[in-house]
Amino acid sequence: MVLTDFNRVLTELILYVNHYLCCMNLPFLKYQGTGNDFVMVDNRTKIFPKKNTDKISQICDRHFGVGADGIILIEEDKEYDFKMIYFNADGSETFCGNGARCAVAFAKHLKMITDKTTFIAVDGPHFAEINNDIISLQMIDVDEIEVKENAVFTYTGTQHHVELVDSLDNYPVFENGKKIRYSYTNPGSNVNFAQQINENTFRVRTYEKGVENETLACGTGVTAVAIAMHKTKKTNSNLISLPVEGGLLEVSFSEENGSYKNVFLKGPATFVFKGEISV
Ligand SMILES: N[C@H](CCC[C@H](N)C(=O)O)C(=O)O
Repeated sequence: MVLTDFNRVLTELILYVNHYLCCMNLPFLKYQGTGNDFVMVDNRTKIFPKKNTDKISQICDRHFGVGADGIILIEEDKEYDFKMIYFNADGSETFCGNGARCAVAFAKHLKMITDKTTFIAVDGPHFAEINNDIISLQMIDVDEIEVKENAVFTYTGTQHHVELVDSLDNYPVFENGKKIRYSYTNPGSNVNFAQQINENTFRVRTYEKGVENETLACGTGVTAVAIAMHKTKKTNSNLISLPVEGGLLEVSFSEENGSYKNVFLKGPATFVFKGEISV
């Protein structure tokens, strides 16, 4: 009898140590920005396994994991208020506009900032401001805009293909988006389909590389659409409304000799729930 109890306690102890050594439980918060959704991790202790793309994909899986378009890590930085690292659901690293807006809200939750901040991301420094849960995020200046026959290609922190369509109702975003996405040489491009609603309003649906599906919103994508529509003179306005499947985004900018500066992406960033992931 004593031996059996001893074995049981020993087995439980081995299981506990094994679990602690081989995987940790990491707290996360889930945020969404107009339906683009993210697992947010306070990684100031640097324990998140950044190189483990299988783990990133598993966390983002909508059946076997938490479910998200991407993962965002917040880390300390010597020069800026914080550093934001973004991974798509497939583990590829890039910049994310809606994710950056959620990162600003998360950094305020962590008491790392108040209502104004300058942080660093993979595409450089970004200024941002919080106003009643609406985040205005300064994007990088956009100078290189390639106007093709039926599309525009540009870079707003990541690659974007933009094309105007007559109607987005029942539009085959996945099928057509995937084809165009892979028509670009590695790393490919996100694909934005836009429908002009009025002088300064464009509805947008986006196929995102790295998620490899349509997302409910794409911040760098609507920024690319706003700039592309101004560049091709579909609008003369420098304040554009962009209704997306997950809500409403706004992009403003100043343009001088074909160069776009003071580019701001504005919209909500909302906390959804908190939990733990094993890493
Ligand atoms: N999937 C994109 C990154 C996220 C873009 C989007 N979620 C945004 O809000 O900017 C890429 O691989 O370039």
